[in-house]
Amino acid sequence: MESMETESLFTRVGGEAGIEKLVDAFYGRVTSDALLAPFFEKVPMEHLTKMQKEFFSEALGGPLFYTGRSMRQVHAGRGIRKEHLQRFTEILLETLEAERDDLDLTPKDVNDIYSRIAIEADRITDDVAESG
Ligand code: HEM
Repeated sequence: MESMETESLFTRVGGEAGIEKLVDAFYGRVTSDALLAPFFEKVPMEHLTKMQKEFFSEALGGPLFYTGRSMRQVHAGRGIRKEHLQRFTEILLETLEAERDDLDLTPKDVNDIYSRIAIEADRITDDVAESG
């Protein structure tokens, strides 16, 4: 088997089309989840998924870059707590596992992708100690 070390995760996931598939599947699950759906009720999903595609692309080393607001700005004051964040990242992992075969991802890819997104976690909730 050839080494995949030099390939970016963006490439591993199938480029822009793969990102699109992943983000659509992810937000399909998030907005159908009883705990999380209320947060997204009044959000224009077209804009959100566009921003998410950029965000995922940048996080996975792709050529598309995130042009949205900072993670803190976007999420502050929404009453997002640890339990919501936990569910959100859990659904991310579920989505990656579910799409794994389709996107031809290794378990390591799934882990790497998950880590690159979940690393933002401490900027999301309102119950993390705020400084300034
Ligand atoms: C690691 C965790 C998370 C990441 C990386 C993330 C990332 C993002 C990104 C990139 C956007 C688009 C920002 C923009 O439009 O400029 C966004 C928007 C949003 N996120 Fe998150 N998010 C995370 C967790 C959560 C959680 C846990 C919730 C709620 C339970 C949440 C609720 C929202 C909502 C409601 C918006 C739409 C804001 C608006 O357009 O009015 N996010 N998120």
